[in-house]
Amino acid sequence: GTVDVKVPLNFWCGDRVKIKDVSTTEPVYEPATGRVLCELELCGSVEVNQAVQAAQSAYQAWSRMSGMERAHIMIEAARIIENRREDIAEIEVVNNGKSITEARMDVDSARLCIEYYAGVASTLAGQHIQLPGGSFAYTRREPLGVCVGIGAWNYPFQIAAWKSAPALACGNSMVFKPSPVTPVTAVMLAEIYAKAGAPEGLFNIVQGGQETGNLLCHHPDVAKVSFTGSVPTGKKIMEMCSKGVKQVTLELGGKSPLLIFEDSDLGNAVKGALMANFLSQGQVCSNGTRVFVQRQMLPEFLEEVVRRTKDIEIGDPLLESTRMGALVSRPHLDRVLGYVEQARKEGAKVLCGGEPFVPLDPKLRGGYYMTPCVLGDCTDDMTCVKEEIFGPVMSVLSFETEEEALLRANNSALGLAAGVFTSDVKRAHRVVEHLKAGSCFINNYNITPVEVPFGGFKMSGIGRENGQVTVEHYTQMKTVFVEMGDVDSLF
Ligand SMILES: NC(=O)c1ccc[n+]([C@@H]2O[C@H](COP(=O)([O-])OP(=O)(O)OC[C@H]3O[C@@H](n4cnc5c(N)ncnc54)[C@H](O)[C@@H]3O)[C@@H](O)[C@H]2O)c1
Ligand SMILES: C[N+](C)(C)CCCC=O
Repeated sequence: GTVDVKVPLNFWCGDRVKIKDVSTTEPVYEPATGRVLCELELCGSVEVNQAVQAAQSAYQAWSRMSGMERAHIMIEAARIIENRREDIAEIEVVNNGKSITEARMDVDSARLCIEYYAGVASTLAGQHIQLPGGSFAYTRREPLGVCVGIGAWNYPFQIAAWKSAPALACGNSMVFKPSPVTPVTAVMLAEIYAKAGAPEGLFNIVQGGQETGNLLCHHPDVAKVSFTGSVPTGKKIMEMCSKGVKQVTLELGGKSPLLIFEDSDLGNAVKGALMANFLSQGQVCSNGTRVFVQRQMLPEFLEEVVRRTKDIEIGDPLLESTRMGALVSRPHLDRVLGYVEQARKEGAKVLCGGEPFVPLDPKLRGGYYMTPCVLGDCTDDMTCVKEEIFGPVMSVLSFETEEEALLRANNSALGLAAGVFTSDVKRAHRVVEHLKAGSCFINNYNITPVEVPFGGFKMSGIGRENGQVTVEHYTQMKTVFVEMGDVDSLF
């Protein structure tokens, strides 16, 4: 309730930029209190051009550096992030509303991602292929050029790092557009890269919403767009990029299933279901919001999951004891509460939560809080089971057999993640083999080590973030043929 953001939030050519003739601004809120944090200056075509131009000129120098040279700067950036961990985490809380405990984990994930790709930078290599007569060919893994990153509001700093780290390691430069709802921390990352010794313009921030995003996607000097956000926006991004035949990475929404078999360890299954639903106030793409529990285990599972959900400490996200902070905005809170109401009307039983929550602290009265909700008696046709709610709402369903659970789990156009709890190791692998999802968890949920690829099947996305495979999404392969003899001409 005390932070005002007065510094400019746009960043290119190595510095924060105050826009000269600001035509449009948008208020940015502090979810914990409902206060206005700042007025965001939105970028138009002039500013987008300036940022892309800055990225283009940085690309010339950066792409010619060796992987080891790039790694050196990225390691320094990671070191600065570690030193500023608390500072970044606190601002993330103020702008996003999540608990300080989770914000620290996000900053750590961002740092680890940069460290990981610093290590990968020097491993980029091609192949040598022997051809007849002593001739040969070799391949080079080359960067794409200026890449654009477009982020969602649920993991503002982490998304900026998950996109920039592989892009930069591979020799690209980047223009990143955060969500206008959470514009504050990505620019801290830009400052950190600059302070670590990155060439001016290597990582730039343009602020804005849909219009700014459109300008970036259509820009002729942009080679690739990596997007994190909703399915409808992802489709538009893909369409825009098709005009310039640009590469895309799409990290989109989910409605992921979590299958809990009767032979599971109850304590772990309940903890898994809580981790699958209530991190970041339930605003997590990979959340396992359709919790299928085998019938015999349902009563004890429900009793324990409801008991633990009621115990979740809600309130000031900057307090160490808080486990659930505020949702990101008033309209989003209303939307999530609307889903609970609709679930009730469609026959689901609200076993706990699903109500607006007003903290005792008068400073927090205008914040966007709700009690985490468990819905029982859910069926596959209910809206709460079919649509991504993106809030702290767990829908519990029951099942009898493995085959039935798999059929119902896969009955979705989305396929970001899935989980299974069982003590039968054969069943675990059999089930995972049949689950149509990009990221599957056995006996755990929502862990994302940066060395492991993350991304979706079906309408949940294209491409992967993290892990070695992401190098393929930020480079292109050049093949070089070398003739050692004479040209054997047909003419
Ligand atoms: N798969 C993942 O890794 C992942 C991670 C986080 C969030 N998400 C998904 O993101 C969604 C929530 O985030 P959101 O509400 O910020 O999503 P959103 O799609 O509304 O916005 C995402 C970003 O796209 C920008 N944007 C909107 N319209 C655009 C356009 N026409 N052209 C270019 N850019 C445009 C927004 O300004 C924002 O920066 C959920 O569906 C969630 O599942 C996915
Ligand atoms: C770190 N989490 C919680 C797995 C989130 C991954 C990114 C999705 O929103």
